[in-house]
Amino acid sequence: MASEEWREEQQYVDHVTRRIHERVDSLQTELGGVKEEVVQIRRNFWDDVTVNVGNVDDITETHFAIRQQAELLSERERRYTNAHGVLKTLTRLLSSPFFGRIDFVEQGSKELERIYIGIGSFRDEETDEFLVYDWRAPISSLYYDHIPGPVSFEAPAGEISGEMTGKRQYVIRHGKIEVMFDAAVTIGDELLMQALGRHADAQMKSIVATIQREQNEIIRNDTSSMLIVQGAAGSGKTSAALQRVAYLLYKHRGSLEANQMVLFSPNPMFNSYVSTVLPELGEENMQQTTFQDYLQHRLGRLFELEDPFDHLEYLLTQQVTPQYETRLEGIRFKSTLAFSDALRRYVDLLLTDHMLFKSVRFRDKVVVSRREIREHFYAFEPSLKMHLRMDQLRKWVLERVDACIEEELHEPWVEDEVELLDHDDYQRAHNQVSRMKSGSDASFDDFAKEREILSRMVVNRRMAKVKRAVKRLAFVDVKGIYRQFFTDDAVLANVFAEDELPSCWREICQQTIEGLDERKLAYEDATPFLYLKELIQGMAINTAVKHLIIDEAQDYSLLQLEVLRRLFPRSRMTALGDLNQSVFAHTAGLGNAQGLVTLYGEERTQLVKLRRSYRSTEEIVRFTRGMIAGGEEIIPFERRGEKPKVVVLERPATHNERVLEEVKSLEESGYSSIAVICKSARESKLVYDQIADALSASLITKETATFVEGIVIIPAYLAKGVEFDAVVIYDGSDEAYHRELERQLFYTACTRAMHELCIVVPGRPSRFITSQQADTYALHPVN
Ligand SMILES: Nc1ncnc2c1ncn2[C@@H]1O[C@H](COP(=O)(O)OP(=O)(O)OP(=O)(O)O)[C@@H](O)[C@H]1O
Repeated sequence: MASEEWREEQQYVDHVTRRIHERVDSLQTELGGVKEEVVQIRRNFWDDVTVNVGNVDDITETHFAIRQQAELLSERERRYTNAHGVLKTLTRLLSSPFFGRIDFVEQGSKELERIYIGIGSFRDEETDEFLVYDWRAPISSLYYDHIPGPVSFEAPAGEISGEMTGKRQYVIRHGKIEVMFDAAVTIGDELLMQALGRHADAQMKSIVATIQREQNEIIRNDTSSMLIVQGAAGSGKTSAALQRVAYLLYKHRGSLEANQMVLFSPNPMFNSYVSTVLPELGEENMQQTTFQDYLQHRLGRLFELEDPFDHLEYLLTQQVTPQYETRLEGIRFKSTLAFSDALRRYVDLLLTDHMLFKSVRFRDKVVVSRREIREHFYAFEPSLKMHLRMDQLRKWVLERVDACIEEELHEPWVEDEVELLDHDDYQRAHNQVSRMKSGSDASFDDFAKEREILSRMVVNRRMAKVKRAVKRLAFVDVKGIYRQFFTDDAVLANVFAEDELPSCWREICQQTIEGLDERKLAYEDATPFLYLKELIQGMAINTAVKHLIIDEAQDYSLLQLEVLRRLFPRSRMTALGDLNQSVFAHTAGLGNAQGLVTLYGEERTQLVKLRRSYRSTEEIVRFTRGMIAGGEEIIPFERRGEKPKVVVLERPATHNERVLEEVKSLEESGYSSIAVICKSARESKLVYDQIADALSASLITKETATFVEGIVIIPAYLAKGVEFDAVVIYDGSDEAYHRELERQLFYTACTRAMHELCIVVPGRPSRFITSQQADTYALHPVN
């Protein structure tokens, strides 16, 4: 590019940074002033308020004075927080004020506008001109979506058309332009090439400067209640989702806050991996959780819950026996719509029969027996819905508990416990009696009254737990009801059509019951159980959350997505997934397009597909896409590298040595983030014990909370969603990966590599390697 132009652009950068500096200085002064004011108001809060509680007027006046003072304080605090946020963005802009520019002439105007685009807006207060536009501003979409020529974009006031006469991209560091070029395509491949050629990091990076057009569609979609993104491995689903959160926070600022958005991620380590993207963009982080956390929160007190990782570990490491086959069939069946429909029919059936309750007990006494509760339940008007019955039942049982409190007051055990109360309790009772006397002229025996108050104190305290349990409807025997679903033939005949049941249904029932009787809940039972529980007892809903982002959505069944939809009824959902990375393709909700649409309805659902894969080199993508059906649709990004290496060992005894050698050679090539990916946690631990010392590697387990840099040994299912410079597959033999459910796991493991992939094979290579064209990898037989 002509040096004159370069100089001109650098001058603009200097101009903008100078202005930003000035603004930062004045903001800092202002901030100091506001901070001082806040401190003063807090310190003098009570001095500036005249507290007077002499009569009603005084109290009202005092109340208003306090309120006024509190409002003043919170206004200053708000100002401080806002200014602080602006300061943070400006500080970020200082080093790199913008990354893109478009030249735009609006239709009907002759004036050419230069629109510079950065991670935040910056306006010159003197001229009132925007020196930099936020990447999320309506006009900035031109940068991502169009090439120079006639263009239009959606502004709040309607569509604006015009001509884009130029488009430029920059890399600016520490206020100096390092790279600059005019881009003819949507986002120049050069910049993307630079971004993708970098080394892996312990934290995910924002892609703001190189967002691709199809990703922009996801980011700016603000019309669908359910946005489903199906994308190839490394196509930028997670990246786009995080940018989308930042976009929505910007577009709806004032009405949407970061804590009203929740990210459901595959594991806690992933949470830490993505946690810096939003702050990097100047936004607060959203809430992050896992589905398992939610299950634990809801069901943890009832059962010992199997988590999805132990669940996978079982499936990947157990011998294939008839019992194993039954479990697999159970997992499949329990995630079908036929199964959840049957649960709903079951709840309808419960309105007329089969309901189970537990007696409410206090000490060794039955307060309300389960027979009585049952009779009361079935005495309701038959048309009364389940949740209304539950409301009334709760009220009735609570009345019975209250009546029991009255009866207990005079029991000898109460007397004994009153003796053990402490001084404060006696004092409280005494004060209460004094107040009663001063407010009326009633005369009563102080001592007897005090004893009554103290007795009530004792019984109420002991009864509080019972009351809490009644309030949460703990007297409904949901466990028994779920168990009955698998034991009662009369129920079975009512809820399933004959041909719906799998042939090994009896065995599935047997397995389920055995688990339940040991107070264990298998992962495949957790969501159906929760669903049933909520159909009966009502749902603990959250209306504050407005957006759910479900990452790795291929690992959710339709029922899990349905539970989330019900749990957050005011929320929209963005589900991101890749069916090819699902360990149970047959349970994945994403695989059931028809079912998915029923969640929010067709009009409110949109499906976007991402076919281009950015993470890995062209060679790795060409190799990995051969492992899966429909892989030819995946388009690699043209970043070249070495062909994946398949090292076949004739003498398996040298296995660990070879793995060590491969990792060391990758290290010598300059890669710092290297993963040895194993099939299971069990294998990872074994490998760790054998080779970690020689590599100073870390072991990643399901408990690992933060993404670790350097060399890691990790089970494939925990590597979901993350990436490494180089990957060594510990054992790529056919023995390790041959079943269909292992195909996706193998594919997931191999697609974690950005620059290099090496598969070590003791024995015969996995059929998922040999089934593809041999020219996509380099074979290294070692004897
Ligand atoms: N537009 C882009 N500009 C720069 N880098 C990008 C872009 N899109 C994706 N990437 C990079 O590609 C890699 C993969 O992205 P990401 O993890 O978001 O993909 P994904 O679809 O969620 O992957 P997977 O399903 O395999 O976990 C990341 O390193 C990301 O930074």
